[in-house]
Amino acid sequence: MNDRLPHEKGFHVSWDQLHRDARALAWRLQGHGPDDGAWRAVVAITRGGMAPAMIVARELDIRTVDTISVKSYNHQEQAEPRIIKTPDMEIVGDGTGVLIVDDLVDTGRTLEVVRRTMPKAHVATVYAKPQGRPQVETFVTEVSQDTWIFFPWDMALQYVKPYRGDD
Ligand SMILES: O=P(O)(O)OC[C@H]1O[C@H](OP(=O)(O)OP(=O)(O)O)[C@H](O)[C@@H]1O
Ligand code: HPA
Ligand SMILES: [Mg+2]
Repeated sequence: MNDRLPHEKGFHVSWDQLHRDARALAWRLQGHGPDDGAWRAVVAITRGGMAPAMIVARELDIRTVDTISVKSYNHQEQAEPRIIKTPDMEIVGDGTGVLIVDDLVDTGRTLEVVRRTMPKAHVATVYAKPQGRPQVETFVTEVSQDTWIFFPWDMALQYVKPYRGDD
């Protein structure tokens, strides 16, 4: 455990909420690409950025989608971020007209590493915590640093006991 833990609050995001928030992100990005306002390509930061990137690419009609793989957390413990797979650099170039999409920015360390590979790209996340905010150009919802965001792919529906029960 590191000193950011334990997180005092949990923010639980359903698929429906994620879909709406990723669409809101696309809405904010629409028409803000360089030159004619269009974006050339989307690069998703795996794995969490893949679902939001798919939704953004669909809304903005972007057909070129690539990935960059960064490993930085083991469960809730953070280690040094490492790029373990780069996008096709012939396509992304210096990042001009490219949207880098991730589910959230927390400390900003993942994006710091990713940005170096595509310095002119536009970075967008669905959620942002204050420490990482300077690394992001566009986001939808900010949560406090001591909030842990739970994504739908890490959760399941389950029975909840009524407030007033037998035991
Ligand atoms: O701003 P930071 O403090 O660097 O943290 C944010 C990153 O951490 C999570 O990914 P993770 O490395 O856990 O991998 P995953 O996307 O495969 O779940 C999240 O999806 C972001 O990519
Ligand atoms: O709040 C979070 N939720 C899920 N994954 C994360 N990776 C860094 N911060 C978080
Ligand atoms: Mg991630």
